[in-house]
Amino acid sequence: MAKSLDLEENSFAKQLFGDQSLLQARFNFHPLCSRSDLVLGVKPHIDRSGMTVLLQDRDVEGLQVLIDGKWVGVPIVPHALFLNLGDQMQIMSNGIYKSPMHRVVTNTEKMRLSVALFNEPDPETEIGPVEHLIDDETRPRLY
Ligand SMILES: O=C(O)CCC(=O)C(=O)O
Ligand SMILES: [Fe+2]
Repeated sequence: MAKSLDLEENSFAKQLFGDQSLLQARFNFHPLCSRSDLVLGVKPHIDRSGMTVLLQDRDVEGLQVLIDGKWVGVPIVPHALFLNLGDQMQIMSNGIYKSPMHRVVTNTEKMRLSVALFNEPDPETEIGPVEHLIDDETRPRLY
C-alpha cells in the first residue's frame, strides 16, 4: 500500500507496528433471527484498526459496506480473506485511503460465523499522516 503511493515500503508499517503492536481477534457468531428486517448482527461502525483481516462465513453472507449512501453486500469468495481498512490507515495516509462504514445483517434461515483480526499500534503510540503525503497547497494535513 505504501509503495502504491510512492512511499518507502515501511512508511505505514513502522508507525503501525512500532516496537510493540496489538493483534486482537474477534469471533462473531450470529444465530438465526426471525426479525432480520429489524435486527442487525453488528451495527454500522468503522474499525479503529490499521487493517482488519476478516475470514467470512463459508456460505452465509451478511457483511455490507456503505458506498455512496447505499449498503452494498460483500460477496463470499471461497478460501479468500477480506481486508478492510481502519481509521489508523486513513489517518496515516492523510485521508487517501478511507476506512469504510460497514455493518452485518442477520439471517432468518442460517447462522453466521466470522473471525476478524484487528491490527493496531500500541495504545500509547501517537500516529499521524506520513510527511510525504502532506502538502500545504494540494493536500493539507487532515489529522
Ligand atoms: O462479521 C463480519 O463480517 C464483520 C465483523 C466486523 O465488522 C467487526 O468485527 O468489526
Ligand atoms: Fe468491523
